[in-house]
Amino acid sequence: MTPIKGPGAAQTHDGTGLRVAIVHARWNEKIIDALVAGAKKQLLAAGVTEENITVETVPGSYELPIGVQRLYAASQVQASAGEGISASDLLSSSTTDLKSSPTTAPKKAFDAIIAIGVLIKGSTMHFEYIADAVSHGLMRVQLDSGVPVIFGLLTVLTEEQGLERAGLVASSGMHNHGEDWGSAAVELGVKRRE
Ligand SMILES: O=Nc1c(NC[C@H](O)[C@H](O)[C@H](O)CO)[nH]c(=O)[nH]c1=O
Repeated sequence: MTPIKGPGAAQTHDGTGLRVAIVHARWNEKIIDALVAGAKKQLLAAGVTEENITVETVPGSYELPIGVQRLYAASQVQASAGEGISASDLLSSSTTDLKSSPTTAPKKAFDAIIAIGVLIKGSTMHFEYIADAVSHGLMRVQLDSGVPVIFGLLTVLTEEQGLERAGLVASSGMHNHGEDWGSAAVELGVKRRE
């Protein structure tokens, strides 16, 4: 029986000319790395060029909202100044510890930003508080700023669940959810321009 749950029929959108950022936490990096790779794969497949993809990191998922907010604001400032975005421009204050690849990005504000984190339930309520804060925080950033922020926060009860959703457990039949997020970023980025 065909499963009901799922992202629905894939849509194709032309990502040529889009500028997309991926902001990811550094906790649970084996799963994070696979999710980021899946998102990037879809961006490139849709025509987003390598130089139009900026990858930033923050310490953990709790820092995703501030990391996304600061990165987008920096890209707007740089776009209005007509300058590329250099690593020094993207480096943050101590609060968010943004680290960026030492490349100069093109003169354009981001069309979409993918926030990626992996929260794995422990024996305390920490998981719940971070999940709640981050989901509300990312929603607020996107509505306040107008830039689509793709929700790439895995909130899993076990490491196995996280590995499965990063496409790292073939026997599970589960795909890499990062690919869905890459496709969503292209769709929202294109629709934002229309
Ligand atoms: O605790 N578990 C996790 C976690 N904690 C750190 C938190 O996000 C933040 O960086 C610190 O509290 C400092 O502000 N961050 C994650 O991304 N995944 C987890 O599973």
